[in-house]
Amino acid sequence: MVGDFLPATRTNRRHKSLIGRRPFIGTSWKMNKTRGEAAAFCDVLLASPMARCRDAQLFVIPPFTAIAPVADALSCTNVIVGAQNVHWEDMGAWTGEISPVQVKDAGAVLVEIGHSERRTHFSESNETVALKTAAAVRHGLTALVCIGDTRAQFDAGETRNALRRQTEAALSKVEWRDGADVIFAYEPVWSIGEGGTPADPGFADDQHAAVKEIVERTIGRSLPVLYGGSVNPDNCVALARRPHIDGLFIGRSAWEASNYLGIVETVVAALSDER
Ligand SMILES: O=C(COP(=O)(O)O)[C@@H](O)CO
Repeated sequence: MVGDFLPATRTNRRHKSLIGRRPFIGTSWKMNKTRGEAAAFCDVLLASPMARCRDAQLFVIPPFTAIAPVADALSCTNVIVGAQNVHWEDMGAWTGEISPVQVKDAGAVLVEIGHSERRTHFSESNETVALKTAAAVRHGLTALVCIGDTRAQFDAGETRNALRRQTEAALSKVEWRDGADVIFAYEPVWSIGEGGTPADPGFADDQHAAVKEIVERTIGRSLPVLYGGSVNPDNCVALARRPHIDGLFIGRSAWEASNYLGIVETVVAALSDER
């Protein structure tokens, strides 16, 4: 049995629902970091008490090559590990793709679906996002579905319509049984990456409230909505404090482990002051 040779952490770690945890503070490394660089990031996390912190749900989404070593390294912490994409089929002739079975086997408990870079560069559509979200849920993975308006949609006042279409589509094929976990991330396309403009926290909060309403109307229950796009040490608290923002999904500002921990500490301290 292959499973007999896997570290206990990967075979034994049961995935509990993440819904209801708040704030989420996570990072995707996108197409960055070798396994050595990933290990160095984990070493810094492991040395910090924040890695075991229960006041926030931390997550890290490495490239596929580093999922297994990162999941193993962080298995003794409260940091969960995800994958940046997944196919909707369990296996088969899909060269270059990766299945929910495979990411789960590697130690991922969460999977990012429909990031704007995948929608833009790899023709990810609302239909494929729906198939992937349903597949992730079917396999007991938490689906982290990214939705967002383009600059043209924002300028045309079409943000709400774009978010409604993407949200309804993502939920359309999910079988809602106990433990089905879907989280959304509102990531304005105009806000992501170099040259992106961070969304005004009040504007972002309004979009989150609207997405939550759509979710409630569509499936009769609420789901968390995180914010992503040019989150940095200066705006993290203002965003995280907003009532409808359930967490932060960070790119560039969290790729250095010490910077990531800095944001986590700042947000956790600010939110605990409010309690
Ligand atoms: O793309 C994201 C945000 O990237 P930034 O570099 O923070 O703009 C989000 O999905 C996290 O990867």
